[in-house]
Amino acid sequence: MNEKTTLTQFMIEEQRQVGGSGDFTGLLNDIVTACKVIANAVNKGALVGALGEAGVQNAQGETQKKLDVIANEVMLRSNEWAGHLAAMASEELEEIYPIPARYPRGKYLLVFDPLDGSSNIDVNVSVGTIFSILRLPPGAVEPRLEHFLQPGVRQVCAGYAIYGPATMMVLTSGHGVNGFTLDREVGEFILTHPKITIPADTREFAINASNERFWEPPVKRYVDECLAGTTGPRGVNFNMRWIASMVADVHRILMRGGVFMYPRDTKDPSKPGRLRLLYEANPMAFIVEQAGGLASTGYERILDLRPTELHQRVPVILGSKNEVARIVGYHREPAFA
Ligand SMILES: O=P(O)(O)OC[C@H]1O[C@](O)(COP(=O)(O)O)[C@@H](O)[C@@H]1O
Ligand SMILES: [Mg+2]
Ligand SMILES: [Mg+2]
Repeated sequence: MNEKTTLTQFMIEEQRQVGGSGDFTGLLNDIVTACKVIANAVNKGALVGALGEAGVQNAQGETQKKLDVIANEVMLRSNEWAGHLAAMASEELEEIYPIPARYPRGKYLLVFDPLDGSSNIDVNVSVGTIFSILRLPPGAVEPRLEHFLQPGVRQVCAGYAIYGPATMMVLTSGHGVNGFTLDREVGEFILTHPKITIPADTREFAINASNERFWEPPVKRYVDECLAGTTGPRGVNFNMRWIASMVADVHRILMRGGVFMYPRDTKDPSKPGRLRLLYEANPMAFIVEQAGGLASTGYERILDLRPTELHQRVPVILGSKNEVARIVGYHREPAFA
């Protein structure tokens, strides 16, 4: 395909190659439409009264921003009517959302973080939407919570939209990763970043350093070695970035390499990590692996984890292959584990 390929053309071409009913293409199309609507709200910001807090908390006790609520509504309304889905689940909903009886039901499940990086909304820094598509297990009639608790290796597709200086959509359905940029005048996403690959080596890492005193020894060792630069065992200087929007941090890694860590720490022992497995860690791990990188908790491959809860949190270490392998290696060394 050439550089003028639209996302719609790309999806239809992929569907031709794998066959199928067109259900998946239809679903992806609805997700893309939802992301265009969210991009518009994010872009208009204060002009349409979309900034600030909504005055309510979500199921996880986090204060919702108005745009969290708007983006969640847009995702639900855009994806519930067409008959592709059996149910959805969202960061902003405590329970799963079975497709209402007034609409036909389909064979897919959709999980999403409608707006990732909420703390950045009001300060005009990039935010995004992350999603993951699963199949309803064969034989299942009424969608239930346990149907969503599939390991990440079973994802049919994962992607994110990033609402930055340009709005982009980055997707994988298991055959590599492709990036599309929204041409606002045409109203279409155009394939601008075909076959994205993450460089295996990097000199850049991303971590919220304010949590340093809570880190486990392997993570502390890795970061200390990076900070020591030419005076330490690595013998080279490293650079650090932390945007506090996972979409933006992961996007940077897809564009030029790097390591992103929100590791296990001792800050709140009831939480094994900050990020959520089903709609943050799994889709990003699928994308990163498809781009040639690695994604681990430090102890296990993220995509192999068996989810036990809808809003389960996990440690996340992902990005350039050789650096993530090094960090995982540190977790295995008895002196540092
Ligand atoms: O505020 P911190 O500790 O730096 O955490 C930032 C992380 O939290 C998140 O914002 C969590 O996502 P939500 O905004 O969807 O809750 C990630 O995007 C980001 O990597
Ligand atoms: Mg998030
Ligand atoms: Mg969110």
